Amino acid sequence: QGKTVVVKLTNRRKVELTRSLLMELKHMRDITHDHLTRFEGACVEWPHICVLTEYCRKGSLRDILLNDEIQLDWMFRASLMNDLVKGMSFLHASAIHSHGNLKSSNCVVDSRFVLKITDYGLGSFRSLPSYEESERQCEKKLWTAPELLRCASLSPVGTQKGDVYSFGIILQEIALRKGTFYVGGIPLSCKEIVSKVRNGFRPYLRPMTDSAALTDDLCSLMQRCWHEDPNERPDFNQTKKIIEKFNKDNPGNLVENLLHRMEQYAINLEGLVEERTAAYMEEKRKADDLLYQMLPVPVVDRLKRGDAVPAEAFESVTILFSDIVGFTSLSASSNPMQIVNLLNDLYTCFDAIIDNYDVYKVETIGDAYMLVSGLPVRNGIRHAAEIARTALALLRAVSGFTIRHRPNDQLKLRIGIHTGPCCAGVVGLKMPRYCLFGDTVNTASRMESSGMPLAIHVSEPTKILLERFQCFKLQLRGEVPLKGKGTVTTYWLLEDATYDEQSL
Ligand SMILES: Nc1nc2c(ncn2[C@@H]2O[C@H](COP(=O)(O)OP(=O)(O)OP(=O)(O)O)[C@@H](O)[C@H]2O)c(=O)[nH]1
Ligand SMILES: [Mg+2]
Repeated sequence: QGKTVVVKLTNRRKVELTRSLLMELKHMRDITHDHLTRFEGACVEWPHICVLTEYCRKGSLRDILLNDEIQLDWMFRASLMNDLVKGMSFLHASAIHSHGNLKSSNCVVDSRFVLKITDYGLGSFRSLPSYEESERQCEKKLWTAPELLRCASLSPVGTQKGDVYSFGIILQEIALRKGTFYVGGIPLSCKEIVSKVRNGFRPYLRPMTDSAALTDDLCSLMQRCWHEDPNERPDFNQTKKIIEKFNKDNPGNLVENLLHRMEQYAINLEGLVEERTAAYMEEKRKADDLLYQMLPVPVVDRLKRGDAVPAEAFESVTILFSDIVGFTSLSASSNPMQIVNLLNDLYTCFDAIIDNYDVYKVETIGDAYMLVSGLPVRNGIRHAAEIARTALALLRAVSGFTIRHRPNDQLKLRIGIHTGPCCAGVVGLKMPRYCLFGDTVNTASRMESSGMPLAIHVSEPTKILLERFQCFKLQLRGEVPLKGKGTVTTYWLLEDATYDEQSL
């Protein structure tokens, strides 16, 4: 029928379909009340012995009270108490007579925020009690009245006065929201509480009522409900009148009452949305940070706007390749962890350096490091100088760099630089990368491989640009055969006259 129901299983292996059970099932079927969950059916065949009841969307009263995210104003709490007494008063007047297991987890809240009592009736379906006195078992007995705790063979449906005691315990739960049987910070386990309540020595152990959050009326009602003498406890008809007084400020009209509950719920939602939004923004910031590390900032911004990032041609950029000389033989004589640590130390150091220049790290492949300047944002002819200065800074850093597992060895970096046109764009959808294409990339790489350890090998086009800055000292290397290029004239970059060691 498309109805969602709660299926409550039992540990009983047999339920006898006696005449009295059939009568009880009939009573159960006939119960319709705003504050009692509807009985939907039962199954008596082992191993599926169970009771089916109406499902209430918002969970149990216990869950709601313990959920800090849900705010409940006093009016709302008073209306929950009101629902509870109305349901109990009806149940006690009905053929079911008493509940026997009234507790906050057996009060459920439906999607309109109406409280309904559940797991009532059908004592012969209830799980057989455990006589074990574990903490978990005792937690379930925090609502049980002392005279019932002392009773050896307890009827599963309990007594009416016992239900009133349980109601008193729930009242404190609703009013203080500090859990069940809150004793005001005294460290007592459930087992200790149950044993003290059961032995009934004076002063009787009861939940704390000494709180500014509790009105005198409410305090005295709770205390009467959990009175040691069952005869002193009020019945639900009397209780109903008192609780109705608490609700005198509540809109009596059903629609208004519902609206108030909805409004409370909306306020809760607003709070939740705000909180969740803040958490979401934080996550988004982390994701953005990651993205900005993987792709150039202008590219990320375009991608986020949903714009395409078409491949773009750049007339002139400068590309740097660096490589650790002898890395292969170093790797062969070190363990993988030492190599990872070495590269991590080195690139952390390099990454900190390049932050000072207008350069973009395209990628690192093993021991090779590739940088570019002049894209994705053009910078005139400054790219040559930016890369030259970065190269000098990298060499300086390497001369002071110690290999953790080879403190006496000197790392030898070989750097090659070339300037020329190039294309750049994002390739790949799954792991998008900003890639450079064109002959300039190959030539820059060849400049590196044909260079020398601890030297910066510069091509003619780069040298011509660098000369315009009039501060770089270059030295002719001579004619060098470059694979696929024939013979080219190349230079060593020696220093930057504007570099001031003191200022660093
Ligand atoms: N959301 C929702 N939760 C429910 C409903 N009925 C029961 N529950 C929850 O399901 C969980 C298990 O229920 P039960 O097996 O009855 O356990 P219990 O109520 O803690 O203890 P007993 O009734 O004594 O067996 C409890 O947390 C209930 O609050 C319902 O209609 N809706
Ligand atoms: Mg239950």
